Parts: sequence; C-alpha cells; structure tokens
Amino acid sequence: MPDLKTVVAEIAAEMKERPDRGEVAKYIPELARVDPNAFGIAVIDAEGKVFTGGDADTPFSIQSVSKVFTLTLALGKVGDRLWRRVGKEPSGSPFNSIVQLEREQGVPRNPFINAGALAVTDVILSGHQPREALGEILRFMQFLADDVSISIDHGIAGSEQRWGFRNAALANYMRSFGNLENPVDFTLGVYFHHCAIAMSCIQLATAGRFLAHGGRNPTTGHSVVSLDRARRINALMLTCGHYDGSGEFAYRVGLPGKSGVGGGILAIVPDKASIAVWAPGLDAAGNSHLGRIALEILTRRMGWSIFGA
Ligand SMILES: NC(=O)CC[C@H](N)C(=O)O
Repeated sequence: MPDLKTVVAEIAAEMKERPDRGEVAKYIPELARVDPNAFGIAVIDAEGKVFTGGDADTPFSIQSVSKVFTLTLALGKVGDRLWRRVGKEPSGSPFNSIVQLEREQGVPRNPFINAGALAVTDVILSGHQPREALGEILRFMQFLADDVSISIDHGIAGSEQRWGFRNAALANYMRSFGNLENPVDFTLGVYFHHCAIAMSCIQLATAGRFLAHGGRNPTTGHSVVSLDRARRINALMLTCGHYDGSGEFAYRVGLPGKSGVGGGILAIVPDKASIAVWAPGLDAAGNSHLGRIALEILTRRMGWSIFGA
C-alpha cells in the first residue's frame, strides 16, 4: 500500500506546477478575484489522521458543496417527504439550468442543481426568519467541522445577491408551481449565504467524515445521521454531485463527490477517508479542473475507487 502522506505531498507539488488551471467563476464578481494558482488538499483517514498538502488551511467559498449539508439538515427535518419537492435523478444539465423545471412541473431533478438546492433551503426555512435558518446551517457546519470559527463571507454573499439573476428566475419559477413556500427573497437570501460559507480543506474534510463512516464521526463519536441515510447521501453525490459532469467524475475518480464553483470538492471514500480539495479554476461544467485531476491521481494510487482497487 503506498504511503498516503507521500502521495498527498506529491499530488500537491504536482498540482502547484501544472499550467492548465481552468477558469475561475466569473459570474459571481467576488469569486473572479480568487488566485487561480491556489491548490489545497486534506485527507482524513478512519483513525482521524490528517494528511495535507498546499493551501489546505486557507478558507475558500464552499458554494455548492454546502448543498450536501443542507440536504442532510432537510432530511433530518422532513425525512422522505423531501422527495415530493425534489427528485433523485441526474439532470444531465448545467447546475443553473431552467428548462427541465417547465417540463417537470417545478420539481427539480435532484437536490444538488441550483433549483433543487433552493427547494431544500426552502424546507429548512419553513416559516422561520432567514437569520434563524442561516444560523442553524452555520452552527451545523461548525459542529460537523468541530470549529466555531467557521463563518460566512458576506462580500461573496452580497456579490451573488446583486448578480444572482438566474437563481432569482429559478426561485420565482418554482414559486409559481407552489414548490417554494417562503417569500422568494427569503429563500434566495439563505441560499446565497450558505453558499458563501468559507472553509478550508481541513475543515471541509472534517465536516464530511460522518459520510465516510456510516453517519457517525468516529473520533468524536457524534452520530449525525443513520447508516442508511449516509449511504443514500453518498449515492446522490455519486450520481448528481457534479451536475452534467457527474458521469465523467464517476468514470475518472470513482467516488461520491460534491463540487462547488469556488473550486472545492468534497469526496468520500466509504469506510476509509474524507477528502477535500480546492483549486479555483473550473472546467466547462463548473467543476474544479485540477481538483478532479488530483482526486483521480489519489484514488488511482491508493486503490480507493468504490468500483474496485
Ligand atoms: N455550482 C455552484 O457552486 C453554484 C453555487 C452558486 N452559489 C450559484 O448559485 O450559482
């Protein structure tokens, strides 16, 4: 078995040097200012040992990676009733696409495309004030990462709020079908702010550990969800976590993973490890270009693909 510490260090060195860095997201002006040369990786094994490389300690905007955690919270609130509001199928469309919503009566294909995540956020909001719902999401992240210093980057949230015309269109369209229950501005506000949570690779990999270990953080002993639920969230990450790049990610990496336009990816190796990578440049589907390549190298060298070593 190759030495994980060496593999992680080699990947970080290799990724720092590569010229092909992808394109940083431009549609959120604040995100366009992030340095494309950044690269971070954190891997936490079953015993809780942390292996890091590059900028593993630098907070970045987790964006859509937050949707894994809002999904977890919403399932905790309403259980399987959530699936009346959102589907479980890959969309085959970009993350911010609107077309399927008309054909499918305002029910988004899955909880990870923007429309689906808006429905999930609306479930968490359920009649509360946006501030309370957001506080609940942030405290959940702090609890999972065991770090109360995690916060929201209000510059990014504000930038998205000012430029979030697509998301506003999606939310209003769903509201017209009755699949948003709260005032559209409330749901959008909470959504933009949870996407703007800033975390480092170390914090994100820590927060994901319950998904690698049957719903429970093996170090703290805290149970977050049941084994069944952890398995199902992983299944959704595998099939839908990279939008219309999900097939490619499964083909190349072979792990449940969730990407964000901030360049982060959370990937889960069942029973073995929780991994976070961060490289701000994106590919055409809006997923981290070097993040995916780093995970591909890591899983190949460690024999970690869920489809066989
Ligand atoms: N893919 C993403 O990370 C998208 C999240 C971003 N906040 C948006 O709504 O556009």
